[in-house]
Amino acid sequence: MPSLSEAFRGHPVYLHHKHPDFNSLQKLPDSYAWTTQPDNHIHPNSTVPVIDFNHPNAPNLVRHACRTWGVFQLISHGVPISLFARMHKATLALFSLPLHQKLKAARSPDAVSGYGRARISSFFPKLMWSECFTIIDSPLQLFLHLWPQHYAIYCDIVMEYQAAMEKLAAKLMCLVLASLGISKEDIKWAGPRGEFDGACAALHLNSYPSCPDPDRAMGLAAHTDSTLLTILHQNNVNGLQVLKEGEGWVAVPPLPGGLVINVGDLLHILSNGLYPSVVHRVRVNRTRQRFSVAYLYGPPTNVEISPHVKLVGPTRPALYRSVTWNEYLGTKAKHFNKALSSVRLSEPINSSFDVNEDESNDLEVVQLDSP
Ligand SMILES: C=C1C[C@]23C[C@@]1(O)CC[C@H]2[C@@]12CCC[C@@](C)(C(=O)O1)[C@H]2[C@@H]3C(=O)O
Ligand SMILES: O=C(O)CCC(=O)C(=O)O
Ligand SMILES: [Fe+2]
Repeated sequence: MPSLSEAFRGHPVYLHHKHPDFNSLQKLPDSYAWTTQPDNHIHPNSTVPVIDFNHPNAPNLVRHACRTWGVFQLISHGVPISLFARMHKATLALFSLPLHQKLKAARSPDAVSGYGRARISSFFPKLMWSECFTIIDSPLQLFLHLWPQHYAIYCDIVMEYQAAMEKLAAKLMCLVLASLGISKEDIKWAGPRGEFDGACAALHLNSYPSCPDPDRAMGLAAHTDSTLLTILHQNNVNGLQVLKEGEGWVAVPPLPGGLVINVGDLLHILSNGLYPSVVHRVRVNRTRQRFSVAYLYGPPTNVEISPHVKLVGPTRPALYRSVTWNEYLGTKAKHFNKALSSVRLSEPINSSFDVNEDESNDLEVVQLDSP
């Protein structure tokens, strides 16, 4: 099976601009000044659903959240707060390194892992006020460049975090599938106990330094993730916003110990459009540095993802062709926000896929095994 690190071999992304030392910039350079944004308005009264993992009605709550929002905040997920605190310490240590040190682990144009800008940068005329660090599998090789003496302590933290996310992602997959009326037995790569052993993931650390002119800057431009699910931990600084159909941008405030769960493009495809992948972006602020840790979770790279048979029928044709994660990442690298429509087969026959339709339809929510 090809590894995720091979996804961009045929699709290099060249980010021409020299990476800046954000802390030394007192004024927003023109290359970072986004022209007036018509959508700076934040919907004040709208709130992303918060779901308790142990709620007896969790599958229905997840179904409603995924259909109407494509995102929810998860609490009572079992990951200890102390692990988030240690991961935060490692993230802070990493981004606080001098620029020349971080550049020793710079991501090359056709690689996935390493330090740099978000890949989507190349699709925008202006630069984003952020830096990021992507880790696939082991952090060891990268961390050896960053901390030749102290790499081991940071490796241990990151590996513990990856293991916790892998476990949580498998449990979440069972919950999300159940919410679609699909059981783990319906998904070949789920494994006998729903452990989703062959799943692939990338850990993406983001830093959004404080910014001298936040209203004209953009931390991370609007995008969807190409994943099945993304599990995001944010520090206690606001900035994440999601686009809600009919309402506009809605802030996703950090919840202590909470995790933001995004529907990604592959779940959009698997659910035959029932769960739309969420468009999100990050704004920056004048005084506080924001950090986030995203666990981008997908299937084994060579597994074909297509609309699930249980969600396809005479009145619900398959809306997307099948695609592997590797192929889709390549498509995204080329077409960015047109990637999903580039694998689309047809328009819905009627409105049964409209995310705003009411909740009554013929899908049964599968009962979850008790944990
Ligand atoms: C597996 C991956 C998904 C991702 C590209 C990547 O190789 C690692 C970084 C991920 C990320 C995070 C920020 C937004 C995004 C669109 C990007 O440019 O890099 C996503 C990519 C994705 O989900 O397509
Ligand atoms: O920083 C955030 O809150 C969002 C990060 C994000 O969207 C990503 O890493 O894909
Ligand atoms: Fe994202």
